Amino acid sequence: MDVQRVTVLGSGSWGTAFAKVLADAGRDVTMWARRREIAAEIRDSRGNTGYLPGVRLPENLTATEDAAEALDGADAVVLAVPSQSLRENLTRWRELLPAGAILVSLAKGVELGTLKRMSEVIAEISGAPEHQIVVVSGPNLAREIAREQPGAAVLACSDHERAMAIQRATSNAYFRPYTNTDVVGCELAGACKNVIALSCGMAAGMGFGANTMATLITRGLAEMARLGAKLGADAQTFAGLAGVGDLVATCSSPLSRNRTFGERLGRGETVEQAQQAAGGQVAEGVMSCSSIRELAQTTGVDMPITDAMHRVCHESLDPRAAGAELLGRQNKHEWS
Ligand SMILES: NC(=O)c1ccc[n+]([C@@H]2O[C@H](COP(=O)([O-])OP(=O)(O)OC[C@H]3O[C@@H](n4cnc5c(N)ncnc54)[C@H](O)[C@@H]3O)[C@@H](O)[C@H]2O)c1
Ligand SMILES: O=P(O)(O)OC[C@H](O)CO
Repeated sequence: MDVQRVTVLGSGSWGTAFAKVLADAGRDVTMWARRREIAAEIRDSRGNTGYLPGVRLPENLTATEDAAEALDGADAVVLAVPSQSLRENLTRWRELLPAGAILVSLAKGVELGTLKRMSEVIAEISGAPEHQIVVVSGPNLAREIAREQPGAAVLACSDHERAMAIQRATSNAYFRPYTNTDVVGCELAGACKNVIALSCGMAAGMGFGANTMATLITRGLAEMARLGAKLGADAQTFAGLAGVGDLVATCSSPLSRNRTFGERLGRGETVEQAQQAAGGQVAEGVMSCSSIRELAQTTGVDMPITDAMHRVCHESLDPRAAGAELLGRQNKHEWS
């Protein structure tokens, strides 16, 4: 199975950085951009300054605002739009998807309302079988990868051949992708860690230090892993790149949009102010805290940090009151 021609649908931070990873691995890449001027900048000036300032894009990467043109003849199609917009976007693209193309999901979220993981949304809308869908997860802050800082990722697919095809298409001097067959675990970990990063940012915004961060990261991991166990994920995934790896990167980096969003709330800004400051870029945890909380409630899993983040973001709970509530919960055994 050879993947040479790849289409990336979405030209935001990660879509652009991932397109560069593919191009630097020798693939011919065409990006689709919603805005004509971004497609023109990528094509003509080799940059996407709004999302990745200072990054020069390789010559074997081009862009268009025409989805049909972008998708023509693709061996693999990378879906690089925010989770809550994936259904709507994919519905417009589905007739254009080349038959048999591997569908690669970059989004980290759980859909509001349906509570579906992104690969489930992709399968439903595209009609593609699950073994044709590869999920990308791991500690992948777009700006670091675009600057060619060394990093790794997980490519999860029930079909090992397809995961390996995408592995070959993304391996380069600075990016090391691993395969994994635990699609459920990788997707849940990727979505949940954004919510925990919100909480870490919030703690930082309130002036708390390393002990508080480590506590939120560790107890966040515990609640993510509980949800994963309930939904059939492999426990090992949470100890890997998609779990603790992504959690540590996102919770500790000022480049994370989720952590930054939380930090603003912790400093006393409103959700609307934090949203405005994000300048149109999406902090997925703000919506996913609600869908993950509902998923936890419907499956009977205790996720107190996620619950607190939902109430801060959507029910006007004060971050300090949220912290006090988390500390005031009934004492228990670490692993109960
Ligand atoms: N940025 C990162 O470091 C990073 C790393 C790993 C995973 N991810 C995940 O990848 C997904 C995409 O992230 P990103 O960083 O490229 O996002 P982004 O906000 O930087 O870009 C989103 C892209 O989707 C397009 N788009 C299409 N429909 C949209 C809509 N309705 N609303 C908003 N944008 C729309 C935008 O035009 C833009 O090109 C997210 O789920 C994110 O969690 C991001
Ligand atoms: O900037 P964030 O918070 O969306 O996080 C980016 C990536 O998911 C990190 O792996």
